[in-house]
Amino acid sequence: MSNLRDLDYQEQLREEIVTFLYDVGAIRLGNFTLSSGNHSSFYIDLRMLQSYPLYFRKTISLLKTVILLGVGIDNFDYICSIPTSGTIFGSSLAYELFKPHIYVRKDPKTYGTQKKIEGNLVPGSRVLFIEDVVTTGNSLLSAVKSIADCTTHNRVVAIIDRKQGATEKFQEYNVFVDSVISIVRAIEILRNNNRISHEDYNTIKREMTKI
Ligand SMILES: O=P(O)(O)OC[C@H]1O[C@H](OP(=O)(O)OP(=O)(O)O)[C@H](O)[C@@H]1O
Ligand SMILES: O=C(O)c1cc(=O)[nH]c(=O)[nH]1
Repeated sequence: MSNLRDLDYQEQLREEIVTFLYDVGAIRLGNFTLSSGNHSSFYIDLRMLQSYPLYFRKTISLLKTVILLGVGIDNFDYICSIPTSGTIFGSSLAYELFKPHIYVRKDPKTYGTQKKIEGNLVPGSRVLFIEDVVTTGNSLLSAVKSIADCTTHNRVVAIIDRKQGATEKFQEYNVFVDSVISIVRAIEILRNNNRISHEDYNTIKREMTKI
């Protein structure tokens, strides 16, 4: 927490996390089908971070910084994770920040409680959504809509926004999307550290407006 306003330290963390993700195969180049059905030449698998405590903690630390400085601890009542990957990060953040946690299932449970919203959400609450990767923003939007009737002044913090249209989509719903690592910066880091070629760098950059 002593490094909260130290931008150089945060940039160093970003660089460490991004190169680490590439080195363990959590950022990959290839042919991938995305959750939206779209195709992509790269994939960011942040679920891998749960298996690496040091880098998981570095990521949580960056998320905390963005939340404390960009959102403000008193400006939200709940943390809501987007399953399943978002819950890895959202539940840890809620614990660290001493905030109540909920998550919104993609589909309601078909047995037991048959719930879609897990946890106890008090109507009228201000919710901070935590997502790992935002691409089209559809997964997030579905969760935002599911609890729209009982929430107000919602915010989103993602780890990586792939910059493929989600920010614009959320403006319409008056929801502001922040991210901890910009995809533009991530590919710059990978290029500067000789992880990807200039050609791959350009291919990824072109995708940001293509999908
Ligand atoms: O912005 P979008 O176009 O919706 O794509 C991003 C979503 O896709 C991934 O989830 P996925 O559907 O793979 O599910 P998972 O978290 O259960 O792995 C990711 O964790 C986001 O939730
Ligand atoms: O759009 C997706 O489904 C997606 C893209 C990505 O890079 N990483 C991920 O977990 N999901």
